[in-house]
Amino acid sequence: MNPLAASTAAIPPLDLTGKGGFASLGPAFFTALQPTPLPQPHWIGVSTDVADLLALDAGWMASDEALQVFTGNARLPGSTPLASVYSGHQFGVWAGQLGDGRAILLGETPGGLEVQLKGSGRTPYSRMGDGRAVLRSSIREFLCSEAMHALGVPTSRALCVTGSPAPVRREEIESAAVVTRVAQSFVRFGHFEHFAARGQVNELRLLADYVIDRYYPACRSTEQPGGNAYAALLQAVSERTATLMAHWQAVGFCHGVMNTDNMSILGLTIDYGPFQFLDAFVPGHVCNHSDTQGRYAYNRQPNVAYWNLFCLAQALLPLIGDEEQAQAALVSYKTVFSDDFMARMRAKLGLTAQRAGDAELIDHILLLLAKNGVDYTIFWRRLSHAVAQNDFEPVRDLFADRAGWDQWLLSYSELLALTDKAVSAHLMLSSNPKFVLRNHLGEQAIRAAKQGDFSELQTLQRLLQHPFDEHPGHDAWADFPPDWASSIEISCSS
Ligand SMILES: Nc1ncnc2c1ncn2[C@@H]1O[C@H](COP(=O)(O)OP(=O)(O)OP(=O)(O)O)[C@@H](O)[C@H]1O
Ligand SMILES: [Mg+2]
Repeated sequence: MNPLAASTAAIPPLDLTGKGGFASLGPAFFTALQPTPLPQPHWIGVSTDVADLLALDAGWMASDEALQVFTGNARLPGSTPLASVYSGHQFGVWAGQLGDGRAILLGETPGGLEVQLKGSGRTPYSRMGDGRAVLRSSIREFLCSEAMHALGVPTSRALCVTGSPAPVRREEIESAAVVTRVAQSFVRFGHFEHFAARGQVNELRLLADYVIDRYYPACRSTEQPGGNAYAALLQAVSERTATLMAHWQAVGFCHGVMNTDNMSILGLTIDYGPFQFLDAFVPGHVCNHSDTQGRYAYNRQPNVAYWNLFCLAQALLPLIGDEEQAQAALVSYKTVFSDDFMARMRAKLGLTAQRAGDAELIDHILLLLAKNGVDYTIFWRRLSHAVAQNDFEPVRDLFADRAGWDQWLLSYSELLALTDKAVSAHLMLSSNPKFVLRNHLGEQAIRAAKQGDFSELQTLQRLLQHPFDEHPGHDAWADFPPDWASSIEISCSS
């Protein structure tokens, strides 16, 4: 027998034997179970970047075994699949127990990455749901996770999507799909709220200690607020969340369902449902058709995140022990958000230093963009080229209110004159993406994929992987949305 062959066979293709991960918390936190198989699976999309991150062999990734594993039809050696329990506030109202109703954690790599299937069948937390995800929403989650990563926004990643002809009932009959997601942790605010609501303080402490030890070890330092590690945790989560909000607002991303069960304890973007990148800059834009009150409108996101942090603070209160300390932990949210947002906007404007007048300039341009209904992504990209080429006419063309634009350009030019043009242009072209996952682009990829044509999905994936590059010949993907784009209705149904 060839000894080499024997040793390679012993190495699992995806090593999920990581120890001390979520499964080590014990049965109060999850139910161990297997995914429910789906018939006749096929590949929809794969991210080679994430495959590399997981050190997956390209040959294995292309194999039928991988297809079966990531559809939930075959077991990986060493994996201990589980669905976790959490609760949460949905649309501002306490919703009680939720949990992974259609997500199953396969396990964790020795490097500390959790690998999770979404859409892999019912769990004890499915409530009325079928445990499935449809092809349309799975493609959106897959593409957007990777697009956000390429934009530099903290996010869960997506390794792949597989599809199956199995019918899934939504407004109409659709087909099933499974997304394989990857993150350091899928723990949500809602996990803490769950144990707090039940008065299970021991479990609450176990969870908080687990999160601190693994992800926020600096919170153990006595320098932290009042020497209270749990208050320090709250502050650290609050600041990461503030940074995430600054990213979202600057890039024009609407999440759509900012329920506390969709808020990551690591400040990652998780749960890509009815999200949308803004087309025209409409500050009050609501991307989720089910959000009739506009609770999660684009311009409300930073405040909603703050509200959600109050829910987390409430949940951590039994551990923090003192209401004042809990409140103090949230104080830095506003300055972290606004400092980070301003820094991002300055970079979008090519301003390399902080100067008096920045804030006014930024407020003013956002007001003009809103008044003129200017396309958000196109504006920033054109402005970047305008600075590079010293020709602002193509930007001016975007505004009905030419006088308003001219006036703004005057003040902008004064600040720009203080910087090196080449440096500004470079900064702008690497801060203002040419390509974002607009709704209509996702829709086109989905329509083609439903017909078995994955070329559009692959093109889009390639462009979104390098959103700051020019990609000659692909200007159509960076163009204004077609008229029909505004009629796309994305709801919670997924
Ligand atoms: N089809 C379904 N079957 C079972 N449970 C579901 C289904 N759709 C949603 N849920 C559950 O309803 C709750 C809220 O759903 P939400 O849309 O926020 O999450 P999700 O998209 O399913 O998953 P995630 O947050 O993990 O990305 C969660 O507990 C979720 O597991
Ligand atoms: Mg969710």
